[in-house]
Amino acid sequence: MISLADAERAAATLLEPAHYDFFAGGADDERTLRSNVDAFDRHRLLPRVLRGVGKRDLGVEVLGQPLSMPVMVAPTAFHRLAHPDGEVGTARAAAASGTVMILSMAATQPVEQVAATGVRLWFQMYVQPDRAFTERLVRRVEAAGCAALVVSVDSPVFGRRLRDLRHDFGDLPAGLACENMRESGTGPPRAVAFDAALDWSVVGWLRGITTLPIVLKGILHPDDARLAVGHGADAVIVSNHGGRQLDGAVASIDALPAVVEAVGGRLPVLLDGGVRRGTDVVTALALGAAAVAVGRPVLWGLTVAGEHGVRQVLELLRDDLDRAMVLCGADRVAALTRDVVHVGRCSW
Ligand SMILES: Cc1cc2nc3c(=O)[nH]c(=O)nc-3n(C[C@H](O)[C@H](O)[C@H](O)COP(=O)(O)O)c2cc1C
Ligand SMILES: CC(C)CC(=O)C(=O)O
Repeated sequence: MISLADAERAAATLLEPAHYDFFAGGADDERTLRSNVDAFDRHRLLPRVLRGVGKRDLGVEVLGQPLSMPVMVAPTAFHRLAHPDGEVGTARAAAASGTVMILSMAATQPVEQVAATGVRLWFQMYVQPDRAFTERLVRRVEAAGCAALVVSVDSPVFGRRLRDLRHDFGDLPAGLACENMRESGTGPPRAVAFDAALDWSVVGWLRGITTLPIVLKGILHPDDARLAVGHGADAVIVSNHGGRQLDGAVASIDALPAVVEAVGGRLPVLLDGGVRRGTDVVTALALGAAAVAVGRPVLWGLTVAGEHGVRQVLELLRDDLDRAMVLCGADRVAALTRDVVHVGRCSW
C-alpha cells in the first residue's frame, strides 16, 4: 500500500460488494462525490523556493488540542463492517498518529470502549427528535471523556443512495448494532433518526445542556457560516457529507474560501471531502482550513489491515503532506499562505 488509491483497490477486493458500495457510494448520480476529488484536481500549487525548509513542523492546534498533523479522522458509520477491530482499531491508530478521531453516532462499538483507547475523541451526533434521549447521550459522551460535540447539520433527511437500494442494503448484519443508540448500554438500539424540523435554535439548546465545544458539520454557504458564528458555535466543518446527502452540492474545497472569509478568523474552519493527497491538505490549509478530516481512506485502511491499516493510511498522508510542504517551501502550516494555491492559468 503506497497510496490511498491502493488502499481502496485492496478494500474493494476484500469487502462484500454491498458493504464496499455502502462505504464508497454517494447520493443519487454521485456528482458531488466525484466533484470533491475533481475539484482538488483543478487546483494547482505555486511553490516557493530557497526557503530553508530543512526542518518541518506539521503540528496544529484545534479547539485547544494539539494535533501532530492537520489531518483528523472524519466520522463514518459501521467500522465493524470493515474489520473486526472496528472503531477501537481506528481509535488506536488515530491515537498512535497523534490526531483526533471523530466518532460517529452510528458506531458499532460503544463510546466508552473507544474512549478507553486513550484517543482524543470528538463525538458526532444527529440531534434526535427525542431531545430527552439526545440529552442523555450528551451526558454519556461527556462522561466518556469526549472533548467536543460534532453536530451534523446537513442531514434533515437521509440522502438517496442508489447503490444501497440496488443491494437492498438497509440493516446491519446480525451481531452488529449502533452501540451508542442503546438507552442504557444494554437495551435494544434505537434507529438513528433524521429531523427535518431542526433549526438554528438547536445550537442554543445544545449550549444550554453542555459546556463541550460545539462543532457544526456540513456548512457550505457563507451565510450559514456567519449564522454559526452568531449562534455561538465553536468551529465549523465545510463538508457535503462526502457526497452522500445533497447530490449537486458544491465540492468542499470550492466552498471553503467563501466560508473562511465569512468567518473572518472568529472560529476554526475545518474541511472534509475528497482529501486523498498531501497536496490536497496543502491546498485546504492554504485556503484557510485549520485542519482537514478524511472519511473513506480510513475505512479502506481498516478493511485491509484493521488498526495497522488505518495507521498506514494516516502515516502515508503525513509523509505525503510533509513532502508537499517542503516542495512548496513551507516549514510549518502557518507558512502555507493563499498565494501558494492557483486555479486556472497563470496570468504572466
Ligand atoms: C461510509 C460513510 C459513513 C459516514 N457516516 C457518517 C456519519 O455517521 N455521520 C456523519 O456526520 N458523517 C458521516 N459520513 C460523512 C463523513 O464524515 C465525511 O463527511 C466524508 O466521508 C468526507 O469525505 P471523504 O470520504 O471523501 O473523505 C460518512 C461517510 C461515509 C463514506
Ligand atoms: C448510516 C448513517 C447513520 C450514516 C451514513 O451512512 C452517513 O451519514 O452517510
